[in-house]
Amino acid sequence: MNPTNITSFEWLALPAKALSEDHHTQALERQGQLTKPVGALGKLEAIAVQMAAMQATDQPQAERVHITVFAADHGVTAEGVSAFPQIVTTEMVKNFARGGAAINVAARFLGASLDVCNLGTITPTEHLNGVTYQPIAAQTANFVDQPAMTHEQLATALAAGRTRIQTLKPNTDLFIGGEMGIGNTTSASALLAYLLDISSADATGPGTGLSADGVNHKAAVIDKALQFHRPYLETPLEALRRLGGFEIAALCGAYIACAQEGLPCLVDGFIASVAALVACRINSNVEGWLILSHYSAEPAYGKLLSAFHQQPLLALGMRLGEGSGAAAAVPLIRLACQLHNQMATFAEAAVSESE
Ligand SMILES: Cc1cc2ncn([C@H]3O[C@H](COP(=O)(O)O)[C@@H](O)[C@H]3O)c2cc1C
Ligand SMILES: O=C(O)c1cccnc1
Repeated sequence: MNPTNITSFEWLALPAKALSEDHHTQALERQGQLTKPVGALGKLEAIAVQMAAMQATDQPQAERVHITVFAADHGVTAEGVSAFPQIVTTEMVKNFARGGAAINVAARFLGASLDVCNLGTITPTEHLNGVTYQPIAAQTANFVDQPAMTHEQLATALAAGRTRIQTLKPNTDLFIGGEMGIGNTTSASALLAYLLDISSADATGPGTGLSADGVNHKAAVIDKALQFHRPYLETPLEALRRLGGFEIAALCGAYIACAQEGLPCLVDGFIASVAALVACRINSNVEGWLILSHYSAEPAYGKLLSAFHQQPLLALGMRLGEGSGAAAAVPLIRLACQLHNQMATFAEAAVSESE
């Protein structure tokens, strides 16, 4: 196997890096020695312990955060499945370049680095500040009655995510993947219906804000697509090729690469979490490197969550994407790490322990 051959799928099967059991044990012990009743910091304790195990350190941190937003257009928008026109994908890529989107503000607030990877939008976006333009095609094919991507396009999109991770500064503490692509909740819901074997209706929601009729139409479109593809949906990878999007595949590749490279990764809302579920189905050890950030308001998020072995950190009713919900969780992770690193132990502070 040649792990550098980016047009192949073989790298997906390379093992995830093992979490450090020693640092996990040490971090748990330290949590028991800090000047608080054991468990009193609740989930903040678990986050710090998990970060210590992932970073193989006794001083976990989440100061150096990198955010990549993967953008791409979707042929399925021709079916009228979004409340917004397809051109908004390109317009938002320009907005990212100007620094005016929610994720730009969040990145500045966090002191995080941010870049955008445009994998194919109907209008080219060369020469935009902070945007890499690597078009695979102008958009995916309309997956109602044909595969969204060719095998080669899928391999290229997955590799784009992996390459982004491999070219990050080695001192990155935490990675966030965002997505932008009008119509991509339709892809995500179709993938979810297949992965969890639930009805299209149960997997579908309003996305950017469809009416009840709009949601019914969207579910019918997904149903039609699933009827067409079902005989061929033998693996999660084939489902990703047939129903996914370039940005969803790139996120999936990025998550698998984070696990292989040993980089902690904070997963955003509905679309990103579907990409993460595909990654976990391809390689089950990936989940140990992922932290779910927030409970998306997209109605099928609860069902999606049942496929993971963790709960998201926040529930803010967010439903934006771009990586914005993950960004909102970064201060909590920073706090969890600093409490772990800086609190005094009972011995240091001469505080009596429980009897
Ligand atoms: C202005 C604007 C900014 C966004 N930023 C993220 N999304 C989000 O909405 C899209 C998915 O919803 P649907 O499947 O209903 O089209 C994705 O681009 C997602 O990132 C946005 C949507 C809009 C309209
Ligand atoms: O949770 C998300 O990622 C989401 C939900 C609706 C629309 N866009 C993004």
